[in-house]
Amino acid sequence: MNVIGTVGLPGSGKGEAANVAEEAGIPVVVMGDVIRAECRRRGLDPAEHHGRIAGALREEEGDDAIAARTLPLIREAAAESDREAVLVDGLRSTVELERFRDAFGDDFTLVAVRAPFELRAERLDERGRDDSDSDLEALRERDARELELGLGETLDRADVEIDNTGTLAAFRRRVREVLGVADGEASEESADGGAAGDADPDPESDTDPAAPNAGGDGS
Ligand SMILES: Nc1ncnc2c1ncn2[C@@H]1O[C@H](COP(=O)(O)OP(=O)(O)OP(=O)(O)O)[C@@H](O)[C@H]1O
Repeated sequence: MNVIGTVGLPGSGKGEAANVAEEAGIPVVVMGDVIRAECRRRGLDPAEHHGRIAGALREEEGDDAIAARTLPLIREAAAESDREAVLVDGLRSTVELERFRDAFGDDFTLVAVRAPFELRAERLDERGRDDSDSDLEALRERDARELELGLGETLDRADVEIDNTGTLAAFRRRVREVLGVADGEASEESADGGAAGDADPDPESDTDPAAPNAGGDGS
């Protein structure tokens, strides 16, 4: 089994990478779901208490608490799937990285997803999932919180780099390449529905992330 973990600052494209995996039938385990489940177990609204409960879990069970709780979910997902790979969305710290490396050895690959602040701010503004998506100050604070947890060092220790400064279609292609998914295979299930519908109908038209409108295709 290959376990592919992603790490990236808010809005860098981790969710999109997970979408690409799902469309290819690769199971996705979202580390944040562990925290959301714990919020519900404690009778708290995850939307409000996510950060506090993540901190509480680390204090109560150790810095690798969330990774430790994610391990059985990864094994379950792998057991239920006939695919060779599982994608794990959202490592935050080197402690988590070490926990996964201990558990999976060379079968664990860490993928860094990178995009500069301005581009992430612009994309999150467009995503508009909640109020904080359009709030520059909130993004700065989120960046700072995650960097304080060790996300910067985790990014630097990745095995594979994905630069997400080009178009969405180019990013999705690069993710498929990293996942080892053949191009035709990826969007069969989604049949141009959902996020896959954003893929450029002409796959050759935007392969160059340095194209003049790179990253600005949403505006
Ligand atoms: N190359 C791209 N071009 C245009 N839009 C993009 C690109 N990559 C990602 N996006 C969009 O940017 C937004 C943020 O990406 P995504 O949700 O994947 O980030 P994330 O890393 O999961 O963020 P968070 O940690 O906040 O959930 C999404 O709406 C996504 O569709």
